[in-house]
Amino acid sequence: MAASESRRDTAQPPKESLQFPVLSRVFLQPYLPVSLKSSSSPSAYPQTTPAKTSLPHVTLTYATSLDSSLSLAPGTQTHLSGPQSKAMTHYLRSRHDAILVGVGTALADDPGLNCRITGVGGYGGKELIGQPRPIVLDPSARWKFNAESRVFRTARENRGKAPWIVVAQGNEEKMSLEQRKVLGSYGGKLLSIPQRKPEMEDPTGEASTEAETYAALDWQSLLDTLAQQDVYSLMVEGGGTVINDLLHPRNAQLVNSVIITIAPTYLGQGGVVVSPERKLDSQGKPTNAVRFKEVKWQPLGADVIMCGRVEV
Ligand SMILES: NC(=O)C1=CN([C@@H]2O[C@H](COP(=O)(O)OP(=O)(O)OC[C@H]3O[C@@H](n4cnc5c(N)ncnc54)[C@H](OP(=O)(O)O)[C@@H]3O)[C@@H](O)[C@H]2O)C=CC1
Ligand SMILES: Nc1nc(O)c(N)c(N[C@@H]2O[C@H](COP(=O)(O)O)[C@@H](O)[C@H]2O)n1
Repeated sequence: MAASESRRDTAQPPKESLQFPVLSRVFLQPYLPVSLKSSSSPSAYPQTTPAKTSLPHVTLTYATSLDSSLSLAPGTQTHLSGPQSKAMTHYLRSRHDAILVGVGTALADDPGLNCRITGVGGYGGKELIGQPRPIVLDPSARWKFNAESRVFRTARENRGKAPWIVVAQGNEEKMSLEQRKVLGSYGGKLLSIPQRKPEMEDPTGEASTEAETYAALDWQSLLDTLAQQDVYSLMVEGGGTVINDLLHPRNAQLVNSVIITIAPTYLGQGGVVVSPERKLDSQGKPTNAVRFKEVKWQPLGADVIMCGRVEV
């Protein structure tokens, strides 16, 4: 544990602390990773099951408009969740070992990526118990973070963990020495994993599209690597490129559950849209990209939450 991840217990939760009442949590339970009480964590914020042989439980969770937009435009942040669903998202963060965003989100939002629910570490609780590990998917190491980036300020204030940054193998040196120092000094780290080879078997038989211009990493390798690092549950928050790739027919079976906040608004054209690539049936005819089963709809304030599992 690095010095900055150590030991200050924040007796008084800060004013930005959020509440998500125990009764409101019930509908989420079947969709959450299995909990295992760890001796060091209070029962309200259990760690997840260390099943060494399996991949982490992956929960995909984001907020969307009625026209499937995450934000008004690339590179900008848009607040879609109402206060209750925002608190729910923070509760979900406390129930996962790690939360993942793409570099596009890190650049657009400068997010804190911590959990601000009263009672977790940094918000009235001990140490960093209940705080997830932020993970930024940045294959080409183009996030020019420094110690003033919000996730590092949050770590400095003992209100969250320092990030792990995932780059494609061979791109490690693209991160400056200065940045690597910052990362290490806050207790973060650089993970490198292989780039997805174009010839990697694709169960859909589809070739990569032109839209896939990023250095696509293989989700299976990423999840394997995270499991080896004791990450047993991963909450994927976005943004659009990450979600569309994770919901791509070749990856969607890696998603254990989805918890999606739907806000009562149209953002209009030009937003960052969730719309994964279509599947082709055996005749080559387009069919639904993804369908969900075991679906539950729960109103929360002005929003509605859709929980479900991917139908494989
Ligand atoms: N409403 C909500 O709940 C949320 C909204 N957002 C919003 O979404 C927007 C950001 O979305 P977007 O611009 O699409 O950016 P993303 O956060 O999805 O990041 C995209 C980048 O991540 C890297 N990446 C994505 N998938 C992979 C993969 N499989 N393998 C390797 N690298 C990958 C690529 O980096 P490279 O190009 O360097 O290869 C890619 O360009 C922002 O406006 C943000 O505010 C974000 C999260 C949640
Ligand atoms: N659940 C949800 N609702 C919205 O309306 C959002 N815009 C987001 N965005 C995600 O939350 C991150 C911001 O987190 P911090 O408050 O800075 O910790 C942002 O980066 C998106 O991942 N989510």
